[in-house]
Amino acid sequence: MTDAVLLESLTKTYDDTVTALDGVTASFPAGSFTAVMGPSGSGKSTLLQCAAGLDHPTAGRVVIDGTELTATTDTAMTKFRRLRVGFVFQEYNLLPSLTVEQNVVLPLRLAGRRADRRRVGAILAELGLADRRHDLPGKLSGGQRQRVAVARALITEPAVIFADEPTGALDMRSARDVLALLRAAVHDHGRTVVMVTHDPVAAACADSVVFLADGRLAGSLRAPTVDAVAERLAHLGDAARGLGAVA
Ligand SMILES: Nc1ncnc2c1ncn2[C@@H]1O[C@H](COP(=O)(O)OP(=O)(O)OP(=O)(O)O)[C@@H](O)[C@H]1O
Repeated sequence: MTDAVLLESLTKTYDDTVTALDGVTASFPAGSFTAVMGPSGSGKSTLLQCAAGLDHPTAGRVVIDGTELTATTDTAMTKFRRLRVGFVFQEYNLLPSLTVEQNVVLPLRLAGRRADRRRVGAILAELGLADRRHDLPGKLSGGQRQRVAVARALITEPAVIFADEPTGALDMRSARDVLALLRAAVHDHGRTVVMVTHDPVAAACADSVVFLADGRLAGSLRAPTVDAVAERLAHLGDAARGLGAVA
């Protein structure tokens, strides 16, 4: 299996005082679904931002689909990101004045590509949005908005989709729908998903979980179950509070 994302000795410090990431080396194979978990402040969002090229690491390398993001200019990185990287954020980040369909095809437009109408139609249908394509996001529920965000992340057939708490603002049923879509993106369409989450139920939908503590890798779990994830997290929380060793 090739790596869709490779992080090498990734370090990020803020103001020379806060070390948000401390030499993280990790790889995410193509066609895998990985959850990133850890106590609050452990560096999860920073990891995602640096891996996705939305922020610059202080040191280390980020390689996505064979391209070293950390070795390119900002302009080249933005171009690469538009077509090869998809994003799903907790707060959807849809443009309120664009319709569902316009939001979904936006990454293609920004990259100067034409949208294939059949493909757009197929994605909207697969995500249960066919009859909402002309609606503005304001008319949609949270779950529907997040499905639009997933469709937008999938439209360019990116090498990797980064999701930061994609179910954090959703009720249980909508969260389950969105997680099923992310799983389908991986297992039916061969995409790679890296998802930050606080929720052991969401993490158990992934193929594996990597844990962060104090900006460092603190273990991983394959074929995670909700109980195993919750137990590992509890230990990390204890360790972060100085109550015991990391399991
Ligand atoms: N822009 C910033 N300036 C200074 N410090 C920052 C900045 N962004 C993050 N940090 C610090 O870096 C560390 C890691 O933050 P990060 O947001 O990556 O953690 P997290 O695991 O995603 O936390 P949470 O689960 O609470 O969202 C924290 O100590 C945070 O205070």
